[in-house]
Amino acid sequence: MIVLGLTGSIGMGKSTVGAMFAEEGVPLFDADAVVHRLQGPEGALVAEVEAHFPGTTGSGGVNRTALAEAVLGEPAQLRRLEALVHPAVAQEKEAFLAAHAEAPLVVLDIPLLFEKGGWRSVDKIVVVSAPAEIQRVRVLARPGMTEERLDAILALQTPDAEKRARADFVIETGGSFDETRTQVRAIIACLTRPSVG
Ligand SMILES: CC(C)(COP(=O)(O)OP(=O)(O)OC[C@H]1O[C@@H](n2cnc3c(N)ncnc32)[C@H](O)[C@@H]1O)[C@@H](O)C(=O)NCCC(=O)NCCS
Ligand SMILES: Nc1ncnc2c1ncn2[C@@H]1O[C@H](COP(=O)(O)OP(=O)(O)OP(=O)(O)O)[C@@H](O)[C@H]1O
Repeated sequence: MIVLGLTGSIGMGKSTVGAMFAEEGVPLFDADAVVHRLQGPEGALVAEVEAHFPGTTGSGGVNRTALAEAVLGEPAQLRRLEALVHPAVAQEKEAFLAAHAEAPLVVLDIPLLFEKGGWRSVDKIVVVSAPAEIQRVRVLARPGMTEERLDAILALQTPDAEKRARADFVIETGGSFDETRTQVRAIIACLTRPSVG
């Protein structure tokens, strides 16, 4: 099995590209979706988040806007949150890999692949990328997003140029969805082609 790590900075198109791999039949592990589930209604992390960050949860689970306010720009608080969340995500990732042990190729969509050392345990890395102006426009269109919040998040993330330099494959998402899908298909073909000889 080839384990392909999928990453990229905020708004570069990870989720969109991950969905395209899944549509092509490649098993997809979505770390963000796992975090959402664990922080959602009845989620396994809600009680612990409330204990560490009082007032950030309610009947719908974690209020992510409130939690973001508590941790963004507060490095010690963010570390506490990561210490709660990341071990739970790692456990789900191992279960996913075990469940798909027979697959020729799987994709792990991990936003913090470079930041947190996950790059060491994947076979190949694909980075999604687009020009910085396009990234900003996309992210600022999201409800509740501000310039300050975007800059706080970007400051936590490995710069796009470094991500690109460390990638085995770069998918440019600044063009059309069809152009993105063509790049996804080319990577799958490259990684699953029967070796010659
Ligand atoms: C801070 C939280 C509450 C903000 O939630 P919200 O829904 O508003 O934003 P979202 O999750 O879509 O994240 C927005 C951007 O911030 C990035 N980001 C999130 N957490 C982190 C982090 N710990 N370090 C750097 N970037 C981060 C995401 O990759 C994304 O690009 C949430 O991201 C969270 O609980 N983060 C801690 C868990 C974590 O590290 N998740 C990311 C990888 S699994
Ligand atoms: N060619 C393209 N390929 C991918 N995404 C595109 C393209 N054109 C426009 N977009 C848009 O760019 C946005 C990318 O958002 P997406 O949620 O996929 O990014 P992300 O990297 O997962 O973000 P985050 O780090 O915040 O989780 C989406 O709104 C998508 O519709």
